[in-house]
Amino acid sequence: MPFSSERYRISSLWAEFADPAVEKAFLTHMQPMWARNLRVAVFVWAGLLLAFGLLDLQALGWSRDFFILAACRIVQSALLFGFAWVLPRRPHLAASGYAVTALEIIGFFLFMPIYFLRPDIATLTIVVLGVMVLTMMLFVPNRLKLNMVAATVAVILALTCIALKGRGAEIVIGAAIFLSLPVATGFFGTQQLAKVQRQQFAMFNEARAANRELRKEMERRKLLEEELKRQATTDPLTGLFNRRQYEMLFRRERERCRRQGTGICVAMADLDHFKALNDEFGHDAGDAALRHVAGLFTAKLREGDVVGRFGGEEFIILLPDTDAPEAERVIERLRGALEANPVMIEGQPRTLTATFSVSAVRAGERDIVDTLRRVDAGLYQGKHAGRNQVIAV
Ligand SMILES: Nc1nc2c(ncn2[C@@H]2O[C@H](COP(=O)(O)OP(=O)(O)OP(=O)(O)O)[C@@H](O)[C@H]2O)c(=O)[nH]1
Repeated sequence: MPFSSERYRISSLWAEFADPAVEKAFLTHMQPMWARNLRVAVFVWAGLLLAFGLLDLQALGWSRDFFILAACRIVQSALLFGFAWVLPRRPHLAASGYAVTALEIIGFFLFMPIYFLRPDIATLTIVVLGVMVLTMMLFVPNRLKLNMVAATVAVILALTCIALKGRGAEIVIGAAIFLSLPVATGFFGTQQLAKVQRQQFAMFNEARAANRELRKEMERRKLLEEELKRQATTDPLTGLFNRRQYEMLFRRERERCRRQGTGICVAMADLDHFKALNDEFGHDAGDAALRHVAGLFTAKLREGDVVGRFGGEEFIILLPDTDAPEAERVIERLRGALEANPVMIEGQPRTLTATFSVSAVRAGERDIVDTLRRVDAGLYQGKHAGRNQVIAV
């Protein structure tokens, strides 16, 4: 299956990733599974070696030749058991492939005496070697290149032994042709397997990367959504609730206070002579003053109170669970706090004052507009009465 990314290109001959870093990642990924499979293969291999020793005994009896062959088998089995013991501790040996290739080559060397000591089964020996090569290539997890090295050594050793044994060139060529069959089958089988394994790895990685991207995109959208929500509900300059959100909050808090039988008050604050400040110091200084007021109001009020910007230099304050006298005290305290905390403009403290109007929400008033009409009238009254004061209406 072709992959979109060049990163996962697999070389057609040796069936390895063209990018060494990807190949390394693949080997690391396969390491645990290969280590487990290799361990099973090694145990089977060692077991079979010992079991075949019984056939030697049957054919040779307790002879010198039998002991030579048995010694070879025991040495090889010991090496294999040792490797099986080491493998769980060093699983990278399975992925790199060099250790297992070395073991295979040692195995083929130790197999050599059989060509000389069991001439009675010379043909069978070649067939067994063919089967060994094929099973080694297909069932012992290894990289194709290294598999081919081990298989080539096996064939060369076998042909050398046959030649040394004095068989004719015809026999040697026949054996070579016969052995090339399992080698070729093993090569193409392993090649296909290696490609499929790598394609699966690439698909797995691409799916994982796509998932990661998707998760990132979802997070980005969530943040965007939150930002949009925030922008829709708050005033960008001060971060306070905007008018629309405020009306919704008013309805919710009003209903809650009604159910709990507590009072709820609404106040408005209108900065005094704000136009003069804007005109004298500029719009940016005016914005800084608005932010200063917003921060101060938020800091000075209780957590349950809600401050909003009503527009321009007007603020609105919702005081849930508060009756009218208490609200008046709170707003008076706020007025004093504003006066006592000047805003810094061009490095100079500049006192800000505001006119406030506060009123308890009345039983029939379901909408904030009804209450605000009264509060607004109070503001007007306060401005005319000289500003910087609280009017309770
Ligand atoms: N910097 C700044 N100025 C604003 C903003 N919104 C409204 N204003 C200004 O606030 C000023 C309000 O002026 P007025 O309504 O005349 O009120 P005032 O000067 O405070 O006078 P009084 O309320 O009668 O004391 C205007 O100059 C507006 O341009 C804003 O977001 N930033």
